[in-house]
Amino acid sequence: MSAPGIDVDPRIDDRRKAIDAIDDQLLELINERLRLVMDVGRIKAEQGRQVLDSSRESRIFDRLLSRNRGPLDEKVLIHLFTQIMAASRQLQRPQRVSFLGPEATFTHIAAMNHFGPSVEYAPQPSIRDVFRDVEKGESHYGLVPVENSIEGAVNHTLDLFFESELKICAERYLQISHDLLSRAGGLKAIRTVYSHPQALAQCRMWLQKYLPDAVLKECNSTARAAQKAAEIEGAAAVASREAAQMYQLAVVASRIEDVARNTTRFLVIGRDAVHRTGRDKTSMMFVTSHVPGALYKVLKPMSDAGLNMVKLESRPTRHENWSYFFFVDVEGHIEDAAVSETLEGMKKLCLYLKHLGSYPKASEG
Ligand SMILES: C=C(O[C@@H]1C=C(C(=O)O)C=C[C@H]1O)C(=O)O
Repeated sequence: MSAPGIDVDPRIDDRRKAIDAIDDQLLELINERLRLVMDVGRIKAEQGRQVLDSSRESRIFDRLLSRNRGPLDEKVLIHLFTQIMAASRQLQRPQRVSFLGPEATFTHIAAMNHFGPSVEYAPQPSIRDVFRDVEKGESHYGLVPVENSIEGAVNHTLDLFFESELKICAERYLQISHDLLSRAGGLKAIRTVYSHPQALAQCRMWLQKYLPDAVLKECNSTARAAQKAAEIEGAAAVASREAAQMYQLAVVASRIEDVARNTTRFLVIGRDAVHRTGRDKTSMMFVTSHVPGALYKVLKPMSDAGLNMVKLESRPTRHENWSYFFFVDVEGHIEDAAVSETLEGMKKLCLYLKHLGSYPKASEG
């Protein structure tokens, strides 16, 4: 690129300065427009009105087209203002967060802790649906469980990262405590206990001791189990205290997990990358070649660069027997030269490597 005024015609130079000044004004005007749009959005929210007002938008187009004296082409005018109005509507819409539902799952509680009360929450029937909703732009973010301190990785979540282009935007820890919930409120009447397989596993000893004859039945989520307990005579659920409130169940016993300090780590997934904060984590997945020492060779650049690896997990690729995806978390951000250079170096040493995201490190709190 040439420096201004060196080999460019001065007449071009003059006009480029004027163009820059106009771009500055356009930028300021667009932001001023967006500030007004946000005011309109707040008023609409107060009145419970929807964001899109197609008749207002078509009146805007009619007015602008009738005022346009060119040389701006009409099609281009429509395209430009379509984009501006789409951005405006997006700003007015409260952020939508999809999570593994139904309501009152631990994922829902983690989502509410992370995003607070002013976003719209959208429960999804499966982790795959959470990914799909964010990929399609239906939601800004998704929240999925990724590992539990007792049960280990949530394999389904790890597997979905292979197919998805979404990035990890944040992590969130939640201390998990299970209660036994039922309509009846006593142990005697309970014949069936419903819950998510991980929750049943986490309370195995307690259930064996206090409900040795009960049939354990697996559900997709602890909240679904609470729904079942509310519907079925003689049924109980292992679920959160929040689920008891939501499904009007009595807490028969609380904190029934076999091991205290049961914590689940959740990931916030989204379409946009997150900038460096200085206290970050970077996640990646890779596949090594099927030769002795391959994993060691791929990991070596990390120790050479002094990067602190905080997690290593493997999953079968399912394309070929005994070949694995490795999931690695290191401290640092992809915007740190040490991290980006190390990833570039590792890419050359394995068959496939994907950066899954760099995001602020959360405390287990
Ligand atoms: C800002 C508004 O909300 C939306 C955005 C519009 C815009 O960007 O001009 C117009 C109509 C609505 O679809 C509004 O209703 O005025």
